Amino acid sequence: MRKAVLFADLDFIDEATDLAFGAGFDVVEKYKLPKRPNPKYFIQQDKLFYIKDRSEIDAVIIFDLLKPRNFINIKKELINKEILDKTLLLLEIFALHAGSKEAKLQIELARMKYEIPILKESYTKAKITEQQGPLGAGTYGVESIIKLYNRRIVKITKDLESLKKFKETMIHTSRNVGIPTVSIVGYTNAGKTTIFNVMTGLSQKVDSTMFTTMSPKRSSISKEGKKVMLVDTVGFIRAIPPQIVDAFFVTLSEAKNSNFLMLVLDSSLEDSIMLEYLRSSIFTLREIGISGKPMLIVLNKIDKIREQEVKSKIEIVENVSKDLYCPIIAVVPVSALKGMNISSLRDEIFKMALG
Ligand SMILES: Nc1nc2c(ncn2[C@@H]2O[C@H](COP(=O)(O)OP(=O)(O)OP(=O)(O)O)[C@@H](O)[C@H]2O)c(=O)[nH]1
Repeated sequence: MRKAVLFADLDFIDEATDLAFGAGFDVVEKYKLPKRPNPKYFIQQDKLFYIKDRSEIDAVIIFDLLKPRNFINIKKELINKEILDKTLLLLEIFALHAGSKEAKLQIELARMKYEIPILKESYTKAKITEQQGPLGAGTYGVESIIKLYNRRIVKITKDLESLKKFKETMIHTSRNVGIPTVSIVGYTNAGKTTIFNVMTGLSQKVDSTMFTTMSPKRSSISKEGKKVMLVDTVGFIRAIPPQIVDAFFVTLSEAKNSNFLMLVLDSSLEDSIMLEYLRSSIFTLREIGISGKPMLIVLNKIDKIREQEVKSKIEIVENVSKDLYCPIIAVVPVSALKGMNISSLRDEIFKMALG
């Protein structure tokens, strides 16, 4: 795993650490973002210079939105390190979950559109340096990369257009063939991947080179000779930057192609927060056009709460969810980490998927 230093606001430090982990980074140090960003580097200058000499650090993740000039200034100091802001980190996560060609293209498009202003800024800087003397960096390299990007953007936009047309015709002809599919959806950190791993017997952690070529976030489980496919989808994420919302929705749209859903909630959250996540999860599903697919709600992390609380949480979730979504097949409490009640969950999945 690549080692990273993370900078985030206090409120977001845990979420950012989980997201970084999901993108294949081991966060070895965490710092609070400064109250007033440094105009040149965004982060604190002394911290940047401290990281500069640390050869074991592969990446710096700044969980906020950087300006092109911040990227360029930081990159100048941290030449051999990867620099990611919130947008680039999320795009990396989407890429790991993108199963369809459309999602892959949307993500590539969003990334290029995001990087072009950075390239343009570095082009302008290179030009200024060139005018100042013979030691200035050449503009040729940057200029040709920008041209390449623009050509690729035109090509991707065209490909996406034809994919859309193709999909429109497919909708009328396609039938659900093969084994039933259950998509695992839910907020980041609810425990989707842990559930996926415990159910499928896989314990894959993110390895980016592997995920770019195939989509191992799907695996089948079997019972009495019958099979069901489980799909671990990209988590719902709070406050997605608007430039990449399309890329997020299309990545999550994978859930649209499945027959059933499993919505995972973290039961150890306070009731009000857990219910807020439940509501906004269902609204997000609606936004991408998912409704009416039979759904199991999984209350995960019950090892962190008392038995009495488990009962009351099941009740609250049952009451609130039935007004928001139909059909909800069952609310199942589990602890994926401790392996609690996993066999009941398996039974419920097969009952839902195979009747
Ligand atoms: N105590 C406890 N912790 C759990 C349980 N399930 C998952 N976790 C922990 O919760 C954290 C998040 O788990 P993940 O499985 O990565 O969650 P996720 O929903 O896939 O998150 P993203 O990949 O970020 O979307 C990890 O630190 C897990 O070890 C559980 O049943 N009990």
